[in-house]
Order: sequence, then C-alpha cells, then structure tokens
Amino acid sequence: MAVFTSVSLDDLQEWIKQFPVGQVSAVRGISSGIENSNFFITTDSGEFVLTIFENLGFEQLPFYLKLMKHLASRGVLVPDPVSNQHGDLVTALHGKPAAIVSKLEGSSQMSPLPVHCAEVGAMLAKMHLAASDFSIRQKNLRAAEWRHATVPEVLPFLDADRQRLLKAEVHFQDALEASPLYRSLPNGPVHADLFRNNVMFDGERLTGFFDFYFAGCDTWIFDVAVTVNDWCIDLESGALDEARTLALLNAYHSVRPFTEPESLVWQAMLRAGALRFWLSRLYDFYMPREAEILTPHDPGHFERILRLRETGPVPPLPYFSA
Ligand SMILES: Nc1ncnc2c1ncn2[C@@H]1O[C@H](COP(=O)(O)OP(=O)(O)OP(=O)(O)O)[C@@H](O)[C@H]1O
Ligand SMILES: N[C@@H](CCO)C(=O)O
Repeated sequence: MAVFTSVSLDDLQEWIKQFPVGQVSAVRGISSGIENSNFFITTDSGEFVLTIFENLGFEQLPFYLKLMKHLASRGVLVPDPVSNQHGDLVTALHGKPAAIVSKLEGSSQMSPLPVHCAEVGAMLAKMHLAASDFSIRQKNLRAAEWRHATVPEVLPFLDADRQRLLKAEVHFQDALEASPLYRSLPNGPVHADLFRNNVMFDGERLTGFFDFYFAGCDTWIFDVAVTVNDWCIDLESGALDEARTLALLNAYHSVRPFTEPESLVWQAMLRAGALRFWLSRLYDFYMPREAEILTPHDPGHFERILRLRETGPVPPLPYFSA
C-alpha cells in the first residue's frame, strides 16, 4: 500500500500493550497497495500485519474483521485478526481505525498457471460456503449506489467515446440488477477484490486470501467474475486464457456447483467486474489522495477488459459443458 499515515516504533510501544502479542521490536511500512496504510510488525509472539484504515470508518470495519475471524475458524485460509483486552478487533491509532492480523506465509503469485487458478477457485467456493452463515450483513460498498455517485464525478474527464461506454454499461448493469433472474442468483459475503496481489502462495500451495476490505454481500458469481478477470487473463491484452479460466471455474464448481441462473449471467458479470474496477481506477486516477508513496493503477486496463467482455466470447461456466 501507499503509506498515508506514518507509524514509528515509539508510536507503537504503548498502543500494542492492549494486545496479547508482547512488545514490538520492529515496524516496517509496506509499499504496495493503494487503499490503506500497512506495516509488518515484529513482536515477542511473531510477525503481524498492522493496517490503518484510510477510508473505512469504525462502523464498517467489524464486518470485515469478524468475517475474517469467522472464515479462519472454519478452515478458510485468511489472516486471523487479534482482539485486544476488551475483545475489540478495531481500535484507534493516530485517530484512525486500526487492526492487527496474523501474517500469512508465502508471496503473491503474479504469473499464475492453471494449477494456481484451480487452488484459487476451490478456496473461493469454500469461502462462499463458509461465509453463508455469517450473521452480519453489510452490502458491497462498491455496488450500484456507489456507481451512481461516482460516474458523474469522472464523466467530465472522459472523451465522448468513453463517456458513451461508461453510461451504456451502467445502464446495462442497472437493468440486469432489476431483473428476476438477477434476484435468483445465490449471494452472501464475498471478497470482491480477489486479485493476484491479494492471495498468497507457497509454490503451488495456496496459503491465504487477504485484504478483505472491499468485502460485502453480493452475488457469488460477481466474486467469481472479479477473480477470473484478474487471475485468468493475459495482462497485456486483457483477453481470457482458456486453460486458466476453465481450471478456476472447474475447481470452484467441484466444491460449490454453479446454478443455471449463474450460467445465464456469466458474461454480464464479467462485464460488471470490469466496470467496477474501471470506475474505481478512473476515480483514483483523476481524484488522487495524498500519500507518501503512491502506485496508481491504470484505468485503461479495465476499459480494455470491459470492451473485450462485451464482445466476447467467454468460456462458459461448467454448468453448461457438464
Ligand atoms: N496478512 C498478511 N500477511 C502477509 N502479508 C500481508 C498481509 N496483509 C497485507 N500483506 C502485505 O501487504 C501488502 C499490501 O496489503 P493490501 O493489499 O491489503 O493493501 P491495500 O492498500 O489494501 O492494497 P490494495 O487494496 O491496493 O490491494 C500486500 O501486498 C502483502 O504483501
Ligand atoms: N484491486 C484493485 C485495487 C484495490 O484493491 C485494482 O486493481 O484496481
């Protein structure tokens, strides 16, 4: 992440006493990511990740942290949040909400093969099933309402062709979401940002999903689409790689079979996933926040993906090929 808020070892000595992790001996800012301020911290009981939330408030955060606890307790590989002496998972640091979670082993697999995509697909299905009895419901904060608030902010920066594309896609997704077909899609808590940089691998073994701070309740097939749009593409062109796509979908399907309504909206959901990230990247690009280190993401990447998913074809869900 970009370090928006600075934290020194001195800042942490007192603050850390509320957690059962002993004393802190080192703190190191992490320079990837664009949403929060993240630090690796070393304590008497091991290594943890400290996150200071730059955009999320105290009222939204328990959903993410408790969801991670819920998933961890059901064997889904995710960072386990640490409670303080009062049982709180979120407490203030420099006036902002902050949390400590366990550090996952491994590193991101940025050049995935079908074998990695299969691991991701199977764990994603396991995560959807395990989250389905999670009691807190919080909507996806990057869904329709956000879309409608954000589009007018970025439109003035776009040329006529891009304005047309953006408005037409929003119209298409709004119409789909109003349909009975859409309402029949299975849903529940989803990750909603499961990109290559949010999963750890040790060789071919998946060691965890992380960065749940865009999670929310949405359709499961939207989550699959967001994941496929990143894990199963050629990064240059945005085109889907058939072997990786089928590996991910088949592995998911073997844990939680896709339904017929999901197969009917599959291509539309790939478009919805592309729209979501094109729009957030446009917003971040034209309205950047202050940061000590900032790595902007290219909006053009998701514009290309959106255009490709509109024209298709896309590999079908296993439901049809079975
Ligand atoms: N629990 C964890 N275990 C190990 N490493 C972690 C963990 N959480 C975060 N990291 C490391 O910190 C980096 C940034 O974290 P993260 O992706 O959550 O930041 P972010 O600002 O929310 O980023 P973005 O939203 O752009 O993906 C990751 O790429 C990873 O290297
Ligand atoms: N995954 C997002 C960044 C926010 O996590 C993107 O690539 O635009």
